[in-house]
Amino acid sequence: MSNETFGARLRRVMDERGPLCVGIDPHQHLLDQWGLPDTADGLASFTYAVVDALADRVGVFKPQSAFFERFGSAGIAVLEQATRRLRDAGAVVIMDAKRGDIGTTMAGYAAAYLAEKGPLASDALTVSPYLGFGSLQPAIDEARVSGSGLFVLALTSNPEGPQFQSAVTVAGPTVAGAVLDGLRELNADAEGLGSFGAVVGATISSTDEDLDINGPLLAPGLGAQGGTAEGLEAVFGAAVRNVVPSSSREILGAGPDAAGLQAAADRANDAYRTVLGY
Ligand SMILES: O=C(O)c1cc(=O)[nH]c(=O)n1[C@@H]1O[C@H](COP(=O)(O)O)[C@@H](O)[C@H]1O
Repeated sequence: MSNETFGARLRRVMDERGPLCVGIDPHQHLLDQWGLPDTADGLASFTYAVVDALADRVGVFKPQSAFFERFGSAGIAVLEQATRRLRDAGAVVIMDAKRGDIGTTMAGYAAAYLAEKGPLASDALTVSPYLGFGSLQPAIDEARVSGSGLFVLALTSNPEGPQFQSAVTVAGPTVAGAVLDGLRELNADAEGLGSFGAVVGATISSTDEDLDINGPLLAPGLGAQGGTAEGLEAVFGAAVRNVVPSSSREILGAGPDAAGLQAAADRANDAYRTVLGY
């Protein structure tokens, strides 16, 4: 078992390197833009260029599994190696695979992504609560054992999200509210930042939900989807200090030169530092 919880590790790294989370989303159009072939070799060149340029400069990374799965086992091998290299460089890796299934199957995902010796061992995993918050229990249990964390979808950045997330549950709160309640309970005994986070899109403009969950709030949707650093305070209010601002295409579009990637990451980190009160 790791001595440092995910929440503590995340807070430390964000304090040391800035709050920016760089999403590694190797879209086909970005491979084209970088002059790389749309193959597993192109994927590897793209991904390792990002790792080489930013692994010891940026605190948090969020590889998007979908763009690696696209190339089958060769793509997953790149994802494995990139995750290992980022963590070896002291960065925190949030694996964006948005897993969610019945409890016993969830245990399989937890073994793959959260267990200390799992093949894709990451600091945290994005998960989907739509089979019921309780279905996540095996992942919660594994996270507590291995010192890793979870980010549970709550108020996502896409326009279709509210169709389900704003619906009212039998017990009273909205679906998003029930997710946030569940996370608040999981983080209740945490000293400092808890390890169980919510995904709240930077694009949602504002919310009546209580975002004070004593845990991290992953905020994708910045840059390419229209969210801005200046808009974060309106969305997150008093919880803004716990925001992990995540941006993928906006940063990756500044490649392939290492200097371009580094300048884009530094610029974003400076903007988020100011807004989030670092
Ligand atoms: O869980 C996520 O990271 C996520 C949740 C959400 O509500 N919206 C969202 O865009 N994401 C992910 O964040 C990334 C956004 O990428 P960019 O729009 O290029 O910055 C993608 O990998 C999405 O899958």
